[in-house]
Amino acid sequence: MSAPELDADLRHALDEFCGRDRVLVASDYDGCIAPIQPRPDLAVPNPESLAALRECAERSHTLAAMVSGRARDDLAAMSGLTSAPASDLVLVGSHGAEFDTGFDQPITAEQQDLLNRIIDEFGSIARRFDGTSVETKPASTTLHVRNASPADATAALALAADGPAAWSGVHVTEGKAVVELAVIETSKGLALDRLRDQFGADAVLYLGDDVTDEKAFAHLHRGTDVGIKVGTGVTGAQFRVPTTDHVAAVLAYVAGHRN
Ligand SMILES: O=P(O)(O)OC[C@H]1O[C@H](O[C@H]2O[C@H](CO)[C@@H](O)[C@H](O)[C@H]2O)[C@H](O)[C@@H](O)[C@@H]1O
Repeated sequence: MSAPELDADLRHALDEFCGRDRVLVASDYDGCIAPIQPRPDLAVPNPESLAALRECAERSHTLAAMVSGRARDDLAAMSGLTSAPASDLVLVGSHGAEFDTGFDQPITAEQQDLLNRIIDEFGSIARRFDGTSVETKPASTTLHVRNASPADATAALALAADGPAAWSGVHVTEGKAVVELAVIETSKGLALDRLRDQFGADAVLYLGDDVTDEKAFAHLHRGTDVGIKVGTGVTGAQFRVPTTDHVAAVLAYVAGHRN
């Protein structure tokens, strides 16, 4: 299949972006690099997006990053990418909180206890509703309802909202057919700020499809940065593309226009 066309105004913004001295090219994983699937373990990456992201990292003065809600180890396993300190390809997990150096603040015993209690509660909710499941991560846990009936999905999410989501010390992130509860505060926006500062990037490009990506779009600088929302939904991003194939096209365009 031929690569999808990008709108002229997006191509113009990408041309300006590619002309900057030092740039950060960052993308979300699920719904961007990998099409959404019924289960997290089925979400394999689009090989064209992966290849293009790798090519971006090989360009001079170009840092490439994947910033995901997944646990960083899971992100590495699913994407097949690795990143090491000083590499020009960086993986950030746990909605922007988990770098190759781990979490900035180790999870305390109290937070671990809280997380265990949330996981237990999610487990008992999931046992009540067919098609729901629980994903555990180092600092959070996700209740998945994608494979439940609409009525069961609504009921399971309501129990989560009235139960552990309302507990003290719990941070709630809503996503595509999921609710995620964390025991630390996370922000993809702060992760982008950190990568921008460390690399000394003059401009940042970010692709995202979900609610959690809005924190990243909110940290972009008007005029120099490029925010691209993938798919439908309210967004603060300047640009929108319809599919994950367009993500591959955007990344390939950048790789092809950077020296
Ligand atoms: O920040 P992301 O890389 O987009 O990660 C967000 C969440 O993605 C995963 O869940 C989503 O993708 C699944 C696979 O396509 C899908 O089944 C699920 O309904 C989606 O919400 C992942 O499982 C979560 O841990 C991430 O937080």
